Amino acid sequence: MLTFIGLGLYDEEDVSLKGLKAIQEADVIYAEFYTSRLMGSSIEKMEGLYGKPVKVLAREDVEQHPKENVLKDALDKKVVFLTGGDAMVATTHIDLRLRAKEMGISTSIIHGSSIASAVCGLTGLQNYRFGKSATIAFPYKNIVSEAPYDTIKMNKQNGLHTIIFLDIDREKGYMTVNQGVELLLKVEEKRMENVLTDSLCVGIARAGSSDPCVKADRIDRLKSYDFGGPLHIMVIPAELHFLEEEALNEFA
Ligand SMILES: C[S@@+](CC[C@H](N)C(=O)[O-])C[C@H]1O[C@@H](n2cnc3c(N)ncnc32)[C@H](O)[C@@H]1O
Repeated sequence: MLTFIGLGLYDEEDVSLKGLKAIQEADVIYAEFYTSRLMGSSIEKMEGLYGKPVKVLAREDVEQHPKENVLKDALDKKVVFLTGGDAMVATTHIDLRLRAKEMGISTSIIHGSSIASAVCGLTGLQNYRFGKSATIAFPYKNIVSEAPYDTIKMNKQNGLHTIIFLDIDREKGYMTVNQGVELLLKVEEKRMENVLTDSLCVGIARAGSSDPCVKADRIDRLKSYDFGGPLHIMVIPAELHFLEEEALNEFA
């Protein structure tokens, strides 16, 4: 049996009571922290709360060799698979669930609070006004991806906001809003399509902690704004509804 459990946004206490109970009753606990991280916690703190060891998996363990770990154990044991946020939001873990189903393993999901909904709460931007999301990755061999820029352009044309996830990399660390803005403006400079000129941008840091930072301003001004520690995320809003405008004025 395999249960996907979302751990929520910031520390080990963000998991639901249902999630905690399932973890404590599990035979084996796996976790991955390459899609998201609980910045206010550590493996030691989690193990302290659960009273059991946690096996942390790398991306390749989950995506390429799950039959050697999670799926093998789930054939005859109670296995939980832990992920930051909600296990199925902006991850590819549905693939693992499908593979489990194929092997006759029963699966379920215990949901966690997600950055996708926290962004709406913290900014006042309405969830039904978001279009396709984008991810800004660290440049590979100095090549800056233009895909997020195209997504923002398409969403703006349709009057939709764009949520932009920022890369987490084993070597380069956690991308900041400042780095994300800089990369987007590089694409704007090259393409000269005025998608971002004078555009509003909202940066959010440490959602779920006791000191989240939410700042809205013209995109070029956010290049040097100090958001503090990770994780960071950003939104390029489309034209605002008056309530959204009021919320951003009051809270960002
Ligand atoms: C690929 S998404 C995974 C989302 C996760 N499954 C969830 O439901 O929250 C991870 C990205 O979302 C953003 N993020 C996640 N948690 C965050 C937090 N607490 N505060 C700010 N940004 C966060 C970061 O940009 C991070 O790289």
